[in-house]
Amino acid sequence: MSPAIAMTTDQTKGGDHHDDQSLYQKGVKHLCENGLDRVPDKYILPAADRPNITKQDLNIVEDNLKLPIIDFAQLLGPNRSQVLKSLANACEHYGFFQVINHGIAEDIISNMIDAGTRFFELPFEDRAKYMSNNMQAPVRYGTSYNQNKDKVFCWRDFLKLLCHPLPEFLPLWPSSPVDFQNLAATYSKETKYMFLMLMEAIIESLGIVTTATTNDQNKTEEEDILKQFEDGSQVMVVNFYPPCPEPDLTIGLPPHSDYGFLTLLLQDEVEGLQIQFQGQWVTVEPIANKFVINVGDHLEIFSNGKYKSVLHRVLVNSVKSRISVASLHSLPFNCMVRPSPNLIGEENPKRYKDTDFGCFLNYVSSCEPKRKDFLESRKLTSKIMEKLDVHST
Ligand SMILES: O=C(O)CCC(=O)C(=O)O
Ligand SMILES: [Fe+2]
Repeated sequence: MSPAIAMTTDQTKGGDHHDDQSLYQKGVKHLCENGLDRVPDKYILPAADRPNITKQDLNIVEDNLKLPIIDFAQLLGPNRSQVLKSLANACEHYGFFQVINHGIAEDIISNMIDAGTRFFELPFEDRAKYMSNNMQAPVRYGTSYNQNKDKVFCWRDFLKLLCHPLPEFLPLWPSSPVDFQNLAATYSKETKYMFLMLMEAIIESLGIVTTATTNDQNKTEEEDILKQFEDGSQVMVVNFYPPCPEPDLTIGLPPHSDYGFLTLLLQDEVEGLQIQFQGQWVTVEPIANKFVINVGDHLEIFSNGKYKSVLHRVLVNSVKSRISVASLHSLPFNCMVRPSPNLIGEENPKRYKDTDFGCFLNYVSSCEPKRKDFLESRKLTSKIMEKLDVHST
């Protein structure tokens, strides 16, 4: 009997046995490969955490959200200041926006989705070569959110690729499908360029530096951070959500915020992404060839809380698989992220502790990551802020 069928039989007895636990570690795609008509206990969320139950209980209307739209091409033209205002508004009030006219050719985008899809279509043994428990592995195939810690697994498999420096990591990326490395490398370079352009604009939108700024120290800070971004970390995550026999019992990705400065997200045409907006979960409509960008925890810290990283989650459905490619960007892994000195003042005390990527990794490896817990752990309480004030005077 195949493992998946054995699991289904155990399921009818209501138990998840040891063998099943190792089966779950192999991912949802593998679990479903021989057919599955019930969701195993391992993936069943407590009733209060189920996306649709919450919706019914809270009487939330199913709503699609039109995200603010940023016209990338206009950032480079005479309307830049107008676009910067829209960008500031989007980062402050939504934490998410959509980018149009980004200049990334449609075939680069569709090739990336296609290459990701073909990777997940490979036989399990080919994908399994990249399985690793090491959170810092340059290439990692895995499942759930944090499969080493999650009590309940979520309905997602992923392929995580470190992208910077590309010449070092590219040869380690999957060599099958044969064109995967090439297509994913092209895509990662294009998204890196978009990230750099967007960060330059976002830093300007925070008022950190404008052409009119005369303070040399401010200028140094802006130039400095943009330079650091060029050499910054980039992690690409290809997410794969197989169809789920009982989608209301589980979730593709639980509510979380992303750790970096910005995430550039590409989704296929299947709905699933929801963001928290004005206290409600709203669905982000996928639009072909457009990017969804979200503010990450590091930008929240850097902006001293002006721009907020936003909780988002992914729902699954019973009919279609879904694929998305998230490109997460930040400073180099060994750099400190701290509130910009330009955004700290008497009226606006420093609100976050300095942090680095190592500190984030320690955090996620030591506990079951939830919601915005990591960022919460970096917040300075008013008591600490008082102390800092005393020391700095
Ligand atoms: O699949 C999606 O739409 C979102 C993925 C996501 O939130 C992530 O990879 O952090
Ligand atoms: Fe995310």
